[in-house]
Amino acid sequence: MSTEHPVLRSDAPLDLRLSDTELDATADHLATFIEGVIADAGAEGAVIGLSGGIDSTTVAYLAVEALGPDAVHGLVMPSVANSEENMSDAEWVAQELGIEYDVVEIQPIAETFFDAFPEAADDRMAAGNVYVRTRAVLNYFVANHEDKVVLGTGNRAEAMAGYYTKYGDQAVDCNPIGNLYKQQVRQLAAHLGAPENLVTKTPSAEMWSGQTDEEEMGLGYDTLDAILALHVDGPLSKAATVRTLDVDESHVERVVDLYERSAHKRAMPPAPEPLHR
Ligand SMILES: Nc1ncnc2c1ncn2[C@@H]1O[C@H](COP(=O)(O)OP(=O)(O)OC[C@H]2O[C@@H]([n+]3cccc(C(=O)O)c3)[C@H](O)[C@@H]2O)[C@@H](O)[C@H]1O
Ligand SMILES: Nc1ncnc2c1ncn2[C@@H]1O[C@H](COP(=O)(O)OP(=O)(O)OP(=O)(O)O)[C@@H](O)[C@H]1O
Ligand SMILES: [Mg+2]
Repeated sequence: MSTEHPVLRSDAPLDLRLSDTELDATADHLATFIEGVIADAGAEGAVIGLSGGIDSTTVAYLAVEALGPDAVHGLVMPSVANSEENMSDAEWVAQELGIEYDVVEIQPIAETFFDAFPEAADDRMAAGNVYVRTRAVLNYFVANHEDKVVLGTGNRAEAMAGYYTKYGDQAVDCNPIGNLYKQQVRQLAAHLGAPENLVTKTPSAEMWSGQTDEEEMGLGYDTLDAILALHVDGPLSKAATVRTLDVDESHVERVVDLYERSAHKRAMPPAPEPLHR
């Protein structure tokens, strides 16, 4: 398969695309990783939440490469915030890959939480996080019952920016694409055979209608990827990053702020040092 996918002729400020050889090796490496996690856990397979977005689509393709379709169970879990297009794309992915899947409407479950605290129900962030955490409970319900592991779909850009719900979509057993920047995830998805409409889709958490990742974070993934790669993960100073990428200094500061403010999400919950041993 070719990387000469039209959307991947990147005009990103930093071209992080992998070569065809690197993509082949990456697909093998990530499939081997998934296989290893399942073997180490002594598990029977994997559960994955399917959103119709490119991150879960990529992990689903990798899981089938690693384990075969019979060992993968997809969960499509619509709330009122999900578009019909995304939910039908999620089902399409499961059907295309030949994996077992269920559609579980989470709105009634979430409404039970909202009824318990009606004053919080109109807070779209608090309520959106309820949708996300409800899906985590369902993923683990099925995984426990079927002796499977829960596959995460977080990528490196989300992880470093803290752009996920603590104990929500990050409540998983492993993150196969956790070290790929977003543009590399899109590229790998195309390489694995995902269709263009999924590869190019606008990323959204769909915690409320119309939400988009890039609008909420205040910058595009291509810029986020580039600043992370050069400055936060890499050795370049703020000034050198601004010069190299020809981006506004405020973008670099924004990324550093997202990274620093989300440190608590990448660490164990802190406890005081023991006073007496
Ligand atoms: N320094 C610190 N030490 C310990 N805890 C700290 C803390 N700072 C905040 N906290 C606590 O962290 C909690 C807030 O974190 P959290 O509950 O995660 O909520 P929060 O980070 O406020 O919101 C989640 C963010 O992730 C985005 N998201 C979520 C899910 C999926 C996707 C997607 O891309 O699909 C994106 C969502 O749009 C939103 O921007 C609060 O309890 C807060 O008090
Ligand atoms: N409606 C849903 N049903 C099932 N799983 C979901 C749903 N919404 C979100 N998820 C799970 O939460 C994960 C995090 O969502 P996120 O939006 O970051 O990824 P994505 O939708 O796969 O890709 P993108 O970031 O491009 O939208 C998804 O990959 C998926 O595993
Ligand atoms: Mg999404």
